[in-house]
Amino acid sequence: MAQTKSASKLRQMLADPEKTVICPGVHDGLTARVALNVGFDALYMTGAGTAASRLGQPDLGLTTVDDMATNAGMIAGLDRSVPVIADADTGFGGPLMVARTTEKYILQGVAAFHIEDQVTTKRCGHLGGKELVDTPTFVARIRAAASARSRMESDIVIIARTDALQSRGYEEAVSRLKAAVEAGADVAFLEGIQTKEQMAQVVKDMAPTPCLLNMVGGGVTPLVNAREAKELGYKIVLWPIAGMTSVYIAMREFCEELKNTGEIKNRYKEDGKIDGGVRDVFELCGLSACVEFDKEMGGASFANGA
Ligand SMILES: C[C@](O)(C(=O)O)[C@H](CC(=O)O)C(=O)O
Repeated sequence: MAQTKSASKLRQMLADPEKTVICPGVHDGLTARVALNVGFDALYMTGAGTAASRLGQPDLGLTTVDDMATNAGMIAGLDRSVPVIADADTGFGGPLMVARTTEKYILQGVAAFHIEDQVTTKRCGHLGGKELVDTPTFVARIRAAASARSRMESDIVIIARTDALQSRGYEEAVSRLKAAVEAGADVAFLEGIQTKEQMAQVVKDMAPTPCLLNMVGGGVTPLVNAREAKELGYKIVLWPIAGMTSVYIAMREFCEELKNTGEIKNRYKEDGKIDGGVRDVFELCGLSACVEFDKEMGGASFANGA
């Protein structure tokens, strides 16, 4: 199965002692195409970015399982050779619902997903006032995900995320992660790490379970580069929202220039062409490959060019 291939590929990377998988956050087809074009071992589908781009809403648990799974599947389908790690928030309900979520993510060809211990009306891990479910409820979510995985004969990677650090402290957060691993999680994700000491400690405390590091610009976690993350022993590093904020900044610049001057002069070259023009974007999204495919299949849609 295609979904099994991408999960096994990610598993191989996790097993490689030399490797730390650096994942840019992507939230739609275009941002995914850019990241694929630059070339990464894996991509991360951000829930915050999915909420912002698909719903125009903040990361407050407003996306449904279908918003998230469909987005993840579309992204995973762009290049099946590059594993996609996807946000699955709280799993969207009790054990039955978490099992359905897991099945949907598996069917969408996602390589890995994370499930957390916030209440269903969750919020971004870097906001204040997060509320948690108790440990047995969190463990039941992970157990349900692991059970659905074996029922589906899948090897999708289950990442347990705890948001307990903010309100319960480090010890409880680590004990929640350990209980989640016991219930079938493959990777540990301590959300909202506040110091470099905690960053180093959790890798040691969770060993041999691989750990994931979440680099949120403007969040509560100190930012480290790929080399430092690797030296600390992290196996996966997410940069979830840098893509979304890049789009935000570029879009705002364009809108402000158009509003203020009535044109977008900055982008035009002398010959009237534009950097990042429409054809470049179509090409990024596979224009030539589409034309070629049509021709090879005996179609004539582009016989007169495109
Ligand atoms: C990783 C995360 O779950 C995401 O949705 O990308 C978010 C990122 C964010 O909202 O800053 C999180 O860390 O909660």
